Amino acid sequence: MFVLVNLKAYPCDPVAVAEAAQDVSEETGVRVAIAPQAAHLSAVADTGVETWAQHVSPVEHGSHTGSTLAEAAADAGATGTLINHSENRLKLADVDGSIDAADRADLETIVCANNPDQIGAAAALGPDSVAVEPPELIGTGTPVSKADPDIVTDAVEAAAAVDESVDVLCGAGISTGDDVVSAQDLGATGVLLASGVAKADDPRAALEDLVEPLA
Ligand SMILES: O=C[C@H](O)COP(=O)(O)O
Repeated sequence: MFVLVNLKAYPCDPVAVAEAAQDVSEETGVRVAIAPQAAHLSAVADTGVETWAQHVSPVEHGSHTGSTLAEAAADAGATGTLINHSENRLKLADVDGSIDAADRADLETIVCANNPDQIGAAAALGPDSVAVEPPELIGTGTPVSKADPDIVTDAVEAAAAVDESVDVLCGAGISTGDDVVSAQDLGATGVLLASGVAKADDPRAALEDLVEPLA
């Protein structure tokens, strides 16, 4: 299982969380990555943890003020990027363009989607992975893998019907090792989470609990 922790714009210490994630990953052998703010990519990557961008723009080098250039994210140490997160929705053409931009910069891609129908559409655009996240469960602490298990199994089916090579993660409300195991049992190959770690009093302990059943 792949555990991807999105720090969103939460007021946590990105380097401290990254160091904890790197330690936990090394100690357990579980793949753990951190997606910080773009301005924190270098500092997070310097810890040695696998580092992801939260977004890349569908642009090349040029006159694109305010964009997040995929090549710049890669230069800063990112090896992958989220695209079309529920909190940063893109037009279909821009999802496609962001995947192209990430591919040019050699970034692994996860395209987020709300439901299985959108997962099928996202898989058709050729990302490495997709992540299904019901928006109403994001940040609630109620795990999608328990609250709405059908959405995960249907998403796995929808992606496989389009392209069996596209992995499926699930997210929203995931915060414990039990939640991760439930996601795995439903066919997900990873989890995308945020508040369970970024808002935890002790992010290291939260990460240890998340991966403990996988170690
Ligand atoms: O990117 C992460 C997801 O939006 C899930 O957020 P959450 O773990 O706070 O529910």
